[in-house]
Amino acid sequence: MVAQRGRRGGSARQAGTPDADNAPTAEMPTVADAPVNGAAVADPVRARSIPEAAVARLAVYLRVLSAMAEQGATTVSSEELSAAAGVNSAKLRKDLSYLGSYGTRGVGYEVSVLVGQIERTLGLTRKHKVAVVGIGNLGHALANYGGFPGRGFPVEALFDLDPDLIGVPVGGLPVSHLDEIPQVCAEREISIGVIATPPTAAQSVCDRLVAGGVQCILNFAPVVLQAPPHVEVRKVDLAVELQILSFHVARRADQEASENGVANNGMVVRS
Ligand SMILES: NC(=O)c1ccc[n+]([C@@H]2O[C@H](COP(=O)([O-])OP(=O)(O)OC[C@H]3O[C@@H](n4cnc5c(N)ncnc54)[C@H](O)[C@@H]3O)[C@@H](O)[C@H]2O)c1
Repeated sequence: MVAQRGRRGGSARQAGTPDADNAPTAEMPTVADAPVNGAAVADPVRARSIPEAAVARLAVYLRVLSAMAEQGATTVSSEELSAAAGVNSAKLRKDLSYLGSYGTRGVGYEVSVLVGQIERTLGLTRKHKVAVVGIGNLGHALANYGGFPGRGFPVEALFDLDPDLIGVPVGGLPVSHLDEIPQVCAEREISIGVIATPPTAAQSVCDRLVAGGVQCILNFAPVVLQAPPHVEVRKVDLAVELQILSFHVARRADQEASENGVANNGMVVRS
């Protein structure tokens, strides 16, 4: 996913993609930091310095580990986990070292310990209530998706301005009017607001969510939002993801052409 952090007032810092493995500066634990038995190290300073790309992979490891735990696994090697997560094992070990987790030689990682460490690092030890604003095509899909509550993100409020939608249950939850966002979000202690409105409405929706006390906004609308510094804003843009895929396809084609002795301009450079 492509991330964007808006900051109201001053320069709005637009974060790059979470693939930026080198940003922010990673604070790699030294060997001396390593617990000998791979025990949990919940160090908030270290957690803050984890690159965004690694954070995204931690969420993937958590999903894989949870499935392994459900199947009765108690330990996992880095090779097994990296294969299941689709990440190379050196990168996996580096990611887990941000948690202070190094595993035990010959044994690997304790699944339950690793799950606990990742959950603490990702702030998943408590539930984050979600509100979705804009119950159109995308909003309906999000409201009806059953996978969020089990991952700690129950959808607790829906908003729109279409009179035909107000009061109508979607995914079992009635849609409330846009004007009620601040009051309902405050009452239900919503911490994450998802914006699925047309782009022209997104900033005013963002302002209402902020007034209702939400701490994080996930924005699907193709517009850059401004929010106060204490509010985390992330932007999801599937078109950008497709463009990144296109780049990788083009790069692979270039590499193959080069390996076959054909330069980018079509000239044969070697037989
Ligand atoms: N990021 C992505 O990858 C991605 C993918 C699909 C759609 N989108 C974006 O998501 C948004 C929604 O797309 P969609 O296809 O669901 O659109 P849609 O037209 O089906 O739904 C938009 C909904 O927002 C409501 N709305 C309009 N103004 C509002 C306001 N001020 N407050 C509350 N609700 C309001 C409308 O009544 C409607 O129900 C668009 O901005 C679209 O560009 C993003």
